[in-house]
Amino acid sequence: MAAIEISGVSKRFGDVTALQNLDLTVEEGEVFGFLGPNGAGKSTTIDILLDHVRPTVGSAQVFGHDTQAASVPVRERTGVLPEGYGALGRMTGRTHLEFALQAKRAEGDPQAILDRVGIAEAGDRRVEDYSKGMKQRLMLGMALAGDPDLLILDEPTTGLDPNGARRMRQIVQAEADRGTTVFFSSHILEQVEAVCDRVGILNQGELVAVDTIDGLREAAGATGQLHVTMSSIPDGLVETIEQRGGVTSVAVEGTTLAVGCENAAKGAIVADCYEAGTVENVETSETSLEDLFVSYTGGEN
Ligand SMILES: Nc1ncnc2c1ncn2[C@@H]1O[C@H](COP(=O)(O)OP(=O)(O)OP(=O)(O)O)[C@@H](O)[C@H]1O
Repeated sequence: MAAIEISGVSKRFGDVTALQNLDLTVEEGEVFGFLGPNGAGKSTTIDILLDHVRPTVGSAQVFGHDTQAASVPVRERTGVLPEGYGALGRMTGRTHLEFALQAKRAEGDPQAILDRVGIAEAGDRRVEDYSKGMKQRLMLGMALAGDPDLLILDEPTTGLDPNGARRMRQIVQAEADRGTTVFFSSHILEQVEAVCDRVGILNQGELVAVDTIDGLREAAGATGQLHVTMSSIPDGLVETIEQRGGVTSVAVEGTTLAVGCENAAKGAIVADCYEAGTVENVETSETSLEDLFVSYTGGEN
């Protein structure tokens, strides 16, 4: 059974179309990155999954439960880290976690959660005195309370220092390892690339791509770069490489060949170089997720 199944969802707020005929399936156990420019409709999608917002048309299911007709079982199996700090009150961090556990009707040790999210010493302080990063860590802890089967993280690294961002990644990885489905919206593309199995890119309310990151590279015809440094560049090698399929450019920089090409072509090009002369170094790089994001969303904003 899919963890998330969104079928034909459109959402209009007055004149604004936030989502347009969205179909999306996230399988159980997947770490799915949900990307898109500001205003693309990511938070609206998450709000629909949690029945905070109802679609104008279409429907959504979480673990087979309709999000409108069965919002209680959906929420019982879902841990949410929402955008912003509106979910926080004035009590201590520990009390927030106790309430989060109660809401999930789950056993659990608030101190263990405080330790896990890196605010072990702050449990008895009032949350209104927390820094932004501490609030974000606490909200992650609240999302983890009760070991949810689906973790929805809306911009989870907001306010986190590099240690906090790393801890977030490690927690996502650990949750994925225990079989949790993670639905992760973020603008920090390195984070997404590091943890996600697949990504979906939303643009102006429409899903413009869904695939693995490698799949997106292929579909976009994205090319990578290969740099081969040799003791000297043998005659005829540039021409040989230029004639290979999947090669878009070959430049000579000193004794280094810089080749723009598809990933699939790289092995043959390196073999050409080894056959023609003495190879001293090979470096390869791929189109970044940021470049893909820009190519799928137009990059005008
Ligand atoms: N309650 C609302 N009333 C009116 N318009 C809304 C409401 N909620 C969202 N919108 C509009 O719907 C569109 C999608 O907003 P949404 O918050 O889902 O985008 P987002 O992808 O989460 O953006 P961001 O990356 O900036 O958080 C925007 O044009 C927004 O102004």
